[in-house]
Amino acid sequence: MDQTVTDFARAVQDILFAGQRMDQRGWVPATAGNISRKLADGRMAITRSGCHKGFLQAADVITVDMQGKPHSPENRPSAETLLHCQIYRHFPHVGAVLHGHSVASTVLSMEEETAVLTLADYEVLKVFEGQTTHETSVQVPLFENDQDIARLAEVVEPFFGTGMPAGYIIRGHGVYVWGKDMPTALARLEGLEFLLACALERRKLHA
Ligand SMILES: CSC[C@@H](O)[C@@H](O)C(=O)COP(=O)(O)O
Ligand SMILES: [Zn+2]
Repeated sequence: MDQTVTDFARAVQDILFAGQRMDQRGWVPATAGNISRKLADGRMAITRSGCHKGFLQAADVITVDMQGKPHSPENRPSAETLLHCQIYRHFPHVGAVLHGHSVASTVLSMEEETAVLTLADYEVLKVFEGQTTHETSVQVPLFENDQDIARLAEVVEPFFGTGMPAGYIIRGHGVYVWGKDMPTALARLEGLEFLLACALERRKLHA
């Protein structure tokens, strides 16, 4: 079978699986979230806008170029496609990008007054790139929400130079994480969501 067709078929499977997993964990309520996977030919497969990520069908996954332009003009990709393009542009080794709207990321990012969430001393920090011990801290940048995604991307842009090992959070909205492939991106999301849930519990205990 044609390589491009096989690669796209695998990407569709990856995206459907990720959507179901994120839905099971309560990270993509209603039609929230978006999911993409880089294709071997340099384009990306991404979720169509407005689909429930737990009930994705193969037809809900479409292809766009790295500027976010759909292969077929009648296909409307995720409203947040430009944020995926930006991550692939900055990190050539990245093969999958995930965006979810968990309770913990939404609440903590609205409550935190500084521009970062600091996660420190947790064993699970080791799920992030370059982390080998719990005796460390990881800073997750927080950005103001904006319905103008091109403008939001401009605000996020300078932070890519800082590495951002765990991804970033848009306030009152949700997280963006990525990985070299879909299993790695899912493991990072699971790790980050676990840490955010711990941080939220600790804030409640100490309130
Ligand atoms: C349920 S509203 C969520 C949307 O506004 C958006 O933030 C989102 O994550 C999904 O948008 P989509 O265009 O389906 O990729
Ligand atoms: Zn969103």
